[in-house]
Amino acid sequence: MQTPSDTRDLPPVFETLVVIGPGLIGSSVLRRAKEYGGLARHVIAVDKDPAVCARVAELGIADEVTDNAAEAAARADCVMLCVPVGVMGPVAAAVLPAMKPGAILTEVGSTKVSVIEAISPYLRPDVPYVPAHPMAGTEFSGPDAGFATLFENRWCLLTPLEATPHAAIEAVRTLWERCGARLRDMTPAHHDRVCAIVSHLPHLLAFTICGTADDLADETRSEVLDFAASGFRDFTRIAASDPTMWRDIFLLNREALLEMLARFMEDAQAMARAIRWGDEAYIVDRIERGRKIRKSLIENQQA
Ligand SMILES: NC(=O)C1=CN([C@@H]2O[C@H](COP(=O)(O)OP(=O)(O)OC[C@H]3O[C@@H](n4cnc5c(N)ncnc54)[C@H](O)[C@@H]3O)[C@@H](O)[C@H]2O)C=CC1
Ligand SMILES: O=C(O)C(=O)Cc1ccc(O)cc1
Repeated sequence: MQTPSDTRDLPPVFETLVVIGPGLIGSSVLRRAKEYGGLARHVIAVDKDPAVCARVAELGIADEVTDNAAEAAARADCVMLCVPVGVMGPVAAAVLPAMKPGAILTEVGSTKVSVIEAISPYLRPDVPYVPAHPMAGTEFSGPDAGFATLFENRWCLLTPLEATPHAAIEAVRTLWERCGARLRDMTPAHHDRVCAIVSHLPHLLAFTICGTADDLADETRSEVLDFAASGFRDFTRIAASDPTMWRDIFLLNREALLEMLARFMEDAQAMARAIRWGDEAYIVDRIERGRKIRKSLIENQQA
């Protein structure tokens, strides 16, 4: 495995990379390209928001910044969509007709089945599409939130389609490897179920518990604010995430998320029952499972 500094001397994966939506994820890719090299010789950032364009130009993390997605896409060897999942379809529709034959379309959306469905009507046989999802992020958004090491040692999940040419998949795989990520291929449906349990449900629970605590304001508001222990603080970090992004994720991974939520509610009910009837063994067993999961997660991250 290459160390981050190795990539500067390697021939770039792409001549021209266009990043559409240089927020947390997009600007982290831009920073990686600039600070570590090996991704692209020329990098163009595109955003519909003039304030984002101005900030990206000020930060100096792209060679060019524009609000004209089609014009930038026409010069790209790879277009990476880093916009909220709810607008992946319309943005793909705007850039695909302009792209050069053989150029690659990729995206970083947190849901896969619905994003692939939204993009598919606009696909061209001569423009390979490689869906990807870096499993890395924070509760912050926008171009100031990104950093070059965001993807270091984190998973990036690829969900290629049957028709996706091998060379295009390998180019996108290499790009993410050079961002420091570990790669895994899976089907879009499997991706959505995995992410529903490890990412989308935890966010749903965090938003909900903060709301529940806030609804109890009369009784507990001072305690929430003054005495919040680290467990509650951990929930508030996740609950600080971007509303547009998470609305889109919840609605576009509806089926898998509702299935995981139903399973969670059954398990929470079982815990409630154990507490009601004083079933010590059940309670201890559940807590021990949690501790084991935490231990193996930490060990895997260190591996
Ligand atoms: N935030 C996270 O932790 C992670 C997010 N993702 C996915 O990455 C994508 C981007 O997320 P973030 O970087 O967090 O979002 P962000 O909010 O930081 O950045 C999104 C950018 O897209 C721009 N944008 C929105 N609509 C646009 C359009 N029609 N044309 C051009 N630009 C447009 C916005 O102005 C903004 O600058 C989402 O699909 C999200 O699901 C994937 C992994 C982690
Ligand atoms: O900040 C956190 O805890 C996250 O879980 C970040 C995150 C958000 C969305 C994704 O699709 C992947 C990672």
